[in-house]
Amino acid sequence: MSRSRNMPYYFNTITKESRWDPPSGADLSKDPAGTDKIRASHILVKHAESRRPSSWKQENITRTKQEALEMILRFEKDIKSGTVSFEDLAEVESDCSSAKRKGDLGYFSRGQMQPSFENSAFGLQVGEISGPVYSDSGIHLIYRTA
Ligand SMILES: O=C(N[C@H](Cc1nc2ccccc2[nH]1)C(=O)O)c1cc2ccccc2s1
Repeated sequence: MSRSRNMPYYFNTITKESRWDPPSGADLSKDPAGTDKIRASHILVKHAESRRPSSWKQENITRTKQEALEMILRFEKDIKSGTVSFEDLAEVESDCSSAKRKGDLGYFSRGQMQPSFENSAFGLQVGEISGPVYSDSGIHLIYRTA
């Protein structure tokens, strides 16, 4: 998936050539590099081993991965029990800049997000909330919205 043009492209791993049009014999019945999109929001809790242990909330994030998991599990319980809305918690607690959009990541296709996040998000039904999902960024709760 080309991020700049948000378009799938085809890369020949042998010749290293890349092209926009599908090579002859490509099976177009499948979804080429995931042009089917979903929409999701998430709450991210970063920790000291995160790829970028910094966020709008905290310049230097030092909590442990275990502490981050305990936070995510508490958030999951509070949301699934109806104590708080996903959006309100994302806006206050998420270590992702999408917190400013109540956690909304917009629409995305396969090939755009980190694999563990993508696989979990695409595995959710619309309206469903994941359990803890680990990525290089930290630990997520994902809410599929479309
Ligand atoms: O990668 C982002 N933010 C990173 C944290 C992060 N890592 C992620 C990994 C998968 C999905 C969302 C993720 N957000 C940061 O702020 O350090 C994104 C922020 C936004 C904001 C709006 C829409 C999409 C995105 S993706």
